[in-house]
Amino acid sequence: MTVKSNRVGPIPLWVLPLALGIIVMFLPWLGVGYSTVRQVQLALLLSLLVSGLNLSLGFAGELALGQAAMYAGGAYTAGLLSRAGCTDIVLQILAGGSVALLIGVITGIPGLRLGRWSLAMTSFFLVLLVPDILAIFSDETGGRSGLRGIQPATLFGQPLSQENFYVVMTVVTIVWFVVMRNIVVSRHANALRVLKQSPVLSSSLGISVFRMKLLAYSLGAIPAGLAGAMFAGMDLYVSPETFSFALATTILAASVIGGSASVYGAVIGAFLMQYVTNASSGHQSYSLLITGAFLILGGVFLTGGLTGLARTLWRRFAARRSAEPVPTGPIYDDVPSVDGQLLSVEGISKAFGGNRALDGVTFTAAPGRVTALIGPNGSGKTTLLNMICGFYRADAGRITLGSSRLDGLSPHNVARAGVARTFQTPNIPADTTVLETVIAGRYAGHRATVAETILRLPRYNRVRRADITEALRVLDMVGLRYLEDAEATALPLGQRRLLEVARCVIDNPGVLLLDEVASGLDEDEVERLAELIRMVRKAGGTVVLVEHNFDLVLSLADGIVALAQGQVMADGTPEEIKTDTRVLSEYLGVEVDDGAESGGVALLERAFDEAPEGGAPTAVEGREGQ
Ligand SMILES: Nc1ncnc2c1ncn2[C@@H]1O[C@H](COP(=O)(O)OP(=O)(O)OP(=O)(O)O)[C@@H](O)[C@H]1O
Repeated sequence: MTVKSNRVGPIPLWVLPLALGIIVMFLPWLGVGYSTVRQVQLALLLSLLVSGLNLSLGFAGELALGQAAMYAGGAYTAGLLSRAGCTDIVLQILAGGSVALLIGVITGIPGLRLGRWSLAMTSFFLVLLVPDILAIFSDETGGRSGLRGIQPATLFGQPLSQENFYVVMTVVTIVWFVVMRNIVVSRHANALRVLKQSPVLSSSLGISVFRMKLLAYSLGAIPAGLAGAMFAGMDLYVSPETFSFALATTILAASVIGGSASVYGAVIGAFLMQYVTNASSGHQSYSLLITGAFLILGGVFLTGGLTGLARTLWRRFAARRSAEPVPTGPIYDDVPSVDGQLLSVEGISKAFGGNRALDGVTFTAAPGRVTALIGPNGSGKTTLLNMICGFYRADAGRITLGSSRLDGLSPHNVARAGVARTFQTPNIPADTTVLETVIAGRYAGHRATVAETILRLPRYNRVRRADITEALRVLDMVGLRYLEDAEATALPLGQRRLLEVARCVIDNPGVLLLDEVASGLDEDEVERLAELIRMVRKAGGTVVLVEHNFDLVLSLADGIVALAQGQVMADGTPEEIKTDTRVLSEYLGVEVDDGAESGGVALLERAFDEAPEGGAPTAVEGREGQ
């Protein structure tokens, strides 16, 4: 077992920032001057803005620059409420956060629906439009000259002194960061990391790409709204110039320098950028240039920002203190039953332009059996897997799993219907432990809402406990439990392939699709994998094995479907396929005399002897018996 890296001795790491936050809260009483307190206030507001960006950029991998617009939304909401007589700071903050959330949802839906860079573009234009929108409603907002007449804030009917207003600001900031920390160390953040790694992986695990991105972007709007409301109460004047493109770039620079995939990176980056902005305040014309320089420096020299650097150093230190992990070996006996379903593919066709990749393919894969799909390169195996997984729409035919029809479903709904898959190149999120990687396989099937997560309500705790228990069980099964805290992407290929299988089987899939799962493995690893597949079969799983390693196919498969040019050229038992003349001639490129069974097998064996290890067989020259 490696050393857990989220503790300093007996103290959890989160205690340190919390203690620092409490010290910052009492700065005015510690003899710190007004101008410093003002800078701290601005840095706190900036850290809230940056934390929102971190949620979408750092965790969901979606660049969204709209924080400045949501900040404006919060500020004007609080300002207008104040002018209308509602001076209570708590109500203003709640209203500011809600309006910002609304802006996030309204701009996020079209931005995310449109595709790849559209949210970045939508949010960028949103920031540019802020002054114009405010100008349109100038009667209420004061237009370009700003909103005046904001009354000093009150709390439960009592006027707030400057010091007490400062305390409210620090408390709100601390509370938000506790909320954010609870999101970031939860299964939701784990799912966001999956999304950041690859939308295809996300869909294959049943995680809706659109919903997760919208969740991250909308949640990220809330702190901007809180900050806006507090900004209005602090300055009692709101000008459109505050919410400029320069602010958007400052937020981005702070996120990059602090570390966008980090909670506390937002605070570090914000304090640093606030210091830089303040120090360069005498050179307004250079401010964008200075921010740009920080952005480039952070992007080039600090991948993962300052917190990323600190995390790397800490891990090295922790690894040095920890003993080498001890392999426990697989515990193959401990396999609960798997509810495999019948996968039925009927007459599936798919053309890409004029290229018919699949042409009326029909086969079934039954529970408790391994069904292998073989065929030469370009015969349509991967296309068929992608059709089953919902990444391509069929031109004709139907696909069912048990009683559910799969064709026509979106990829994440196909996964939820029970289809689990591995990838030709293992697809594992960065910055994720072995345990978290496996747990991601349970995210879609076992829900706890964001509110339950933030408040750590009983259902969240129940789901979380089950996540860990089940993940340890399947890690035991594949023999990787001793690596549960190791970084998953750092594992060698063989272990990453086992890990993918563990992630697939954790939530009892109806069918398990293994895409060239043995490629690149040595003999021992292939044997271990084969043992694992046999175990899933024995437990009742439905396994579809797309594989070029014919030895493995012959030793594992109960049935083999051979494809050629998008059509099924043979479908039978390994014994039948071994002697099928079409398979021999079209898959192996061998000319075969009719009925020459034993010679066909001899040629087949020769072809596989000559094949590169684990690779597809090459054509064997000459006729049988030569
Ligand atoms: N997205 C696509 N656009 C156009 N053509 C495609 C696409 N995907 C696959 N094809 C074509 O469909 C045919 C089948 O390809 P596919 O990748 O499914 O074969 P395969 O049997 O998996 O090959 P390999 O063993 O090399 O992975 C090929 O002619 C390929 O060029």
